[in-house]
Amino acid sequence: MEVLWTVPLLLLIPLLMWTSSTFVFYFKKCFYVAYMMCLALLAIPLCVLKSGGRDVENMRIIRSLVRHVKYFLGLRFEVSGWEHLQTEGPYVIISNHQSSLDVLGLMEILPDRCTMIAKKELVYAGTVGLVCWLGGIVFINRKKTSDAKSVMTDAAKTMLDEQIRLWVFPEGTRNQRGDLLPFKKGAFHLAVQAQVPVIPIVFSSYSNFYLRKEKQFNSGNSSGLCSCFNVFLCVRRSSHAEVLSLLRRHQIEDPPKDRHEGDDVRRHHIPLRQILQRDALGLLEHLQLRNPEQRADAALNTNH
Ligand SMILES: CCCCCCCCCCCCCCC(=O)SCCNC(=O)CCNC(=O)[C@H](O)C(C)(C)COP(=O)(O)OP(=O)(O)OC[C@H]1O[C@@H](n2cnc3c(N)ncnc32)[C@H](O)[C@@H]1OP(=O)(O)O
Ligand SMILES: CCCCCCCC/C=C\CCCCCCCC(=O)OC[C@@H](O)COP(=O)(O)O
Repeated sequence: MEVLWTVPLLLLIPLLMWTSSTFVFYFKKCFYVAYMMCLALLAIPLCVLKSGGRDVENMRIIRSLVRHVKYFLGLRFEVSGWEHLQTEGPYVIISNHQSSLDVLGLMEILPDRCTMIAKKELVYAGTVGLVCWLGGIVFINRKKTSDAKSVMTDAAKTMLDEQIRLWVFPEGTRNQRGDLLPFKKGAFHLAVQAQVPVIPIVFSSYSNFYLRKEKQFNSGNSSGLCSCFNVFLCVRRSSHAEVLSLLRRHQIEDPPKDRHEGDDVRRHHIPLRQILQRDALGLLEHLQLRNPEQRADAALNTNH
């Protein structure tokens, strides 16, 4: 009797997939979350066996478990500027943040000994939360700036002591409007405090296959010529020196003690937010990348 009910239900799923794009959106999102939760369940014992607990080295396991997930969602990643990630020692990576799908691109190119800064709520996300903790993710309380600042100051020390790289989403939240939100300053403080380079990475826009508000998550195009969507990841040349000198000029560090009020530090004062936005414009132009034809241009712009 129960079998009789199951058959129409099973037929209903392909029917809805075929007729309703909203159903496809929720189906794919639910699949993504559920599948990541299952992978995390697998990752937990592997991480504990490998490192005995919380350790950035666990990111290698997480990375290798997550890399195939893109095939289920019809996504492929094309990367330009890999070589910039070969920089020795610790650095801070900054990138735009459109969706939780960013995790797939992130895992595609995640360098060794690299972990992330994330909102503290993520640690409560079941098995995924536990895996994030095991992978050494640094959790911050966005509602309490003073706490977040001190966690990030500790992270700057850890970066140097343990040769760790940190990936920060400086917009501080997801944004799919096709532009960048004003950057939070923590990533830049981190780089100044640890005196390490900043490496910007740009994810091209997801808007041709994924629109959160409109509940669209497409599967390839109908011609059958292309069954997947490409996301371009542009790793840009490190703007370390530039960022550090800008931040120094704008008093992100305490000015040296022998400086008096009114000398050059004050004369050069421009609001930091304005500077960060100006720096962000370089990233912004890469957000416009939507199709393969623009790829060659992008690679050229990135590598010069
Ligand atoms: C097998 C399956 C496994 C699956 C595993 C999946 C793993 C993948 C995980 C991926 C994780 C992705 C998570 C993404 C996120 O969670 S995004 C949200 C969290 N991220 C952020 O918020 C970005 C970092 N935030 C910051 O850097 C902020 O600056 C913050 C520190 C939080 C403070 O924010 P806020 O107060 O809102 O704004 P400001 O930036 O303007 O800062 C206020 C003033 O504080 C000064 N400041 C900031 N940081 C520092 C610092 N470190 N040291 C000293 N001072 C600091 C800043 O300059 C401002 O002061 P002034 O205005 O300059 O006087
Ligand atoms: C309180 C729960 C936190 C959400 C966790 C959902 C559970 C997800 C489970 C599997 C999905 C794969 C791993 C995804 C990790 C993505 C983290 C993420 O993208 O968090 C959003 C955060 O950057 C910004 O949050 P808001 O845009 O401010 O909101």
